Amino acid sequence: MNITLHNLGRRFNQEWIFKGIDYTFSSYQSYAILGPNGSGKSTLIKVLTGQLTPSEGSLTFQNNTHTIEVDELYQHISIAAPYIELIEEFTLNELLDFHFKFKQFHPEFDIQKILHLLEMEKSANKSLKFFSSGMKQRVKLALACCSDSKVVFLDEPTSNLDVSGEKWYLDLITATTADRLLIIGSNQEKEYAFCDEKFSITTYK
Ligand SMILES: Nc1ncnc2c1ncn2[C@@H]1O[C@H](COP(=O)(O)OP(=O)(O)OP(=O)(O)O)[C@@H](O)[C@H]1O
Repeated sequence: MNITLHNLGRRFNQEWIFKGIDYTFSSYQSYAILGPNGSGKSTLIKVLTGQLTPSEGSLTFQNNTHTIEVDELYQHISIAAPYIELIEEFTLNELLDFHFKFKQFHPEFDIQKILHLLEMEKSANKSLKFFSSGMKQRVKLALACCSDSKVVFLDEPTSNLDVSGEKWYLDLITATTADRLLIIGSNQEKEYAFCDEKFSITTYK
């Protein structure tokens, strides 16, 4: 899928967070959205994923020759971000069952393979509310990357991960995102060093 931004801007009240963005995020490429704390990375990702509307300009989502409307977008994307909460009353098994009622599996995965990938077979019947923050972050990343979506958005992907979790994240990216559009919001190079393109939000202040 290609996502094309036409003179895109977003403000909160009187404050422009970014404006005048003309840019295309192209199929099969990986992009890092870069900028310091508070610069607007998450805001841009929320606009790109239809969680926020633009204040000016527009976006088009093009899958081959087919234009996707913003209300259909959720069928084509997956997201892991600090502001996307897990349903903590569910056990891990229940959460995976629930999630994959709405999403298809990435061709390489099923529930057992995801539990194995997460190294959480023994926690499958434990409620998410009892998971550590690093375990929850792994679950968020696995749900996003192991769904069969054209576009994967990851905002601050290694937050709460330790050094072995960071390596696990990089292995997950290699295993699941080669043939998709990948967009990462980050200000830590270890999270995005492998990306094809770097997009600096401060250019559009
Ligand atoms: N709902 C909102 N209402 C008002 N202002 C907001 C809202 N959401 C974000 N902002 C403001 O927009 C600016 C950009 O915030 P955003 O979270 O997009 O930055 P970020 O680059 O993702 O930051 P970080 O690296 O700290 O996660 C900040 O000044 C923030 O206070």
